[in-house]
Amino acid sequence: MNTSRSVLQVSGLNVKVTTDQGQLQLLHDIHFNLDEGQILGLVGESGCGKSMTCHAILQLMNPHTHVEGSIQLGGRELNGLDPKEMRRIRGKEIGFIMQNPMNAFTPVYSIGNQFIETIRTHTKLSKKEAKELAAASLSNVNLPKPYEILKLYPSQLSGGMLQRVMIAMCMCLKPAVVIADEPTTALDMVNQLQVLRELERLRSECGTTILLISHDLSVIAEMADEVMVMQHGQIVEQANVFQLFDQPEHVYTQNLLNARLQLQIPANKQTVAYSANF
Ligand SMILES: Nc1ncnc2c1ncn2[C@@H]1O[C@H](COP(=O)(O)OP(=O)(O)OP(=O)(O)O)[C@@H](O)[C@H]1O
Repeated sequence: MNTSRSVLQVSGLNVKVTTDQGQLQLLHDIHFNLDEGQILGLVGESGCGKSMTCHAILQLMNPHTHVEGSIQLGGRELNGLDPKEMRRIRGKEIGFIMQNPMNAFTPVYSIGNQFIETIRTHTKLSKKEAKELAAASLSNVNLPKPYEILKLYPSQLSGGMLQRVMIAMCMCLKPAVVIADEPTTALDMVNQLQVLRELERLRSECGTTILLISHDLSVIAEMADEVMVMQHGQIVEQANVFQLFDQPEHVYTQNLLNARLQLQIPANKQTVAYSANF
């Protein structure tokens, strides 16, 4: 018996943008379902519409963009929801880890100020409790001296550190759904592993559902239960991770998998599979 509970349902999602040259359709009839505790991977070449899909779910579109279709979170329709309501949902019910951490912070406020405000917007914690939660969350993503970090401004942290602060902010509110758009791209190997472990922990301990976008097929193979492949704004294949990697059906998926380079290491003649960015 299948007991999994559906958390997010996207159906008939079309995104159109009005440009000087007329109307452009960027997403075509996207359908998918995210169950509680599931990690769904989204892959596809640069510009195919992965980030656009995330922005449509989060209702973070510019005014020239038109979103059609249904995006239901726990049975509640998000498409066209009042912006004030949507602000309540973003962060608390749907966490977002974006590609460029610089865009997630206001340069004129300290990390602590922004972290504590975010926590207090969505919880009833006191300032002191929120600060303690913020510091504990920073330690969880391997950032040393968390109380010192809270005093710093975004420009005083490296891109990788800011990325981890953003992940800590997202995780501490334990949202039902996390949308992670290239969450490890800016990080070195050690921190990549740490972040992936944190995402896995969030899923196993809190039952969080994760939509994971990554260029790195090895990250998708490691983390995802199911994978969607996108090309030119359309989902061309969706399958269980084992099936997709072992028996890709669509020619585009086959090409993506074949694009992984086989690197010969001359010293010991060992072949290492290497996931190329596509
Ligand atoms: N406001 C806009 N007006 C017109 N076209 C846009 C707009 N925003 C995005 N696009 C186009 O939509 C397409 C999808 O972009 P999107 O950022 O979703 O791609 P992506 O798959 O996330 O790529 P990447 O992996 O490089 O982040 C691209 O061709 C992009 O140029």
